[in-house]
Amino acid sequence: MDGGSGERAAPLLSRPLVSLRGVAKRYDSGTVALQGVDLDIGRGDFLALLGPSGCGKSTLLRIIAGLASPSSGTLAWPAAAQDQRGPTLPRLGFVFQEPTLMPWATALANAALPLRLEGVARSEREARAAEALKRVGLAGFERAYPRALSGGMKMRVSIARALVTRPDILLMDEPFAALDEITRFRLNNDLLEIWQEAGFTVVFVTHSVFESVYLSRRIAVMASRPGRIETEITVPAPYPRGDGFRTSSDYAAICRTVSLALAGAIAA
Ligand SMILES: Nc1ncnc2c1ncn2[C@@H]1O[C@H](COP(=O)(O)OP(=O)(O)OP(=O)(O)O)[C@@H](O)[C@H]1O
Repeated sequence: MDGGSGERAAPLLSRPLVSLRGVAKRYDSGTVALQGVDLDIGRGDFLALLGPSGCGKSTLLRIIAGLASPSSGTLAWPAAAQDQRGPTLPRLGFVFQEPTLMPWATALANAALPLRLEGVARSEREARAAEALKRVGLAGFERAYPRALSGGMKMRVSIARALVTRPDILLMDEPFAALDEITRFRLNNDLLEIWQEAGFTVVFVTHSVFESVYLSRRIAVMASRPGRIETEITVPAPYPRGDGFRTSSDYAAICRTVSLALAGAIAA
C-alpha cells in the first residue's frame, strides 16, 4: 500500500483507459473545485474516489463523463481505438445517488431508456433490458412500476439502465449512500459480481472508508480547498471478496490505514 508499504498502484495495461493530467476546475462562482489532478485509470480497474464533502469527487466524475469540462489540464483516452474519423471513445454508464426513474414507466421501460434514445428497435431493447434486469437480480419485476419497488430495487433498476448499453466504464456517484446497511452490503456484493463477470472499469465515488476498501482495487484519497488527490492507495486484497473479507482482520487493518490517510488528507 502507498504510504504504508510504499507500493504504488500500477495501471492494469501499459496504456490507461483514461488519463488526466493537471486537471483543474474553477466554477464561475470562483470556487476552485479541483486543482492539479493527475490520474490514470486502467481498463478493468475498480477505483474509488474517497473524500470529504466538497472535495470535488462529483466534479471529477462529471469531467471523466464529459458532463463538465476542465478549466485547464487534459483528459485523454489513450487506449481508445482509432479510425479515420478519430478515436472511438469508450461507452460510458452513469449511476447517480438518486435512482431517477420515470415513475410512469415499468422497470423494463426504465432500464431500456438509453437504448430507446439510441433508436434501438423495441424487441431488441426489451430483450437487452430484460437481460440487464436479470443481471441485477430483478428477473420477474420487468412489469413493476417504481412505486412498487423498494429503494434497493429502484437502485438495481438504475444500475440495469446503466448496464444496458454494455459500458466500458461505469461511473457511480455515491449510488448506495441513501440505502440501509443490509441493502448496501448486498448491492456491494452484487456490484462486485457483475464487475468481475463483465470486466468493465468502475469509478465509484463514496464518503465511506469501509465501502471504498470493500469494493475497490485502488483508492484515490481526496482533500478539499482546493479539491485534489492527496494520495493513492492500492487495496492489497484479492477478489472475489465476500462477507468473509468484510469481517476479516485484514479488512479492518486496511480500513484503518485508509482512515488514517483520509484524516491526513483532511488535515493537510
Ligand atoms: N455547478 C457548480 N457551480 C459552482 N460551484 C460548484 C458547482 N458544483 C460544485 N460546486 C462546488 O465545487 C466544490 C466541489 O463540489 P463537488 O460536488 O464536486 O464535491 P463532492 O466532493 O462531490 O461533494 P459531496 O460529497 O458533498 O457531493 C464544492 O465547493 C461545490 O460547492
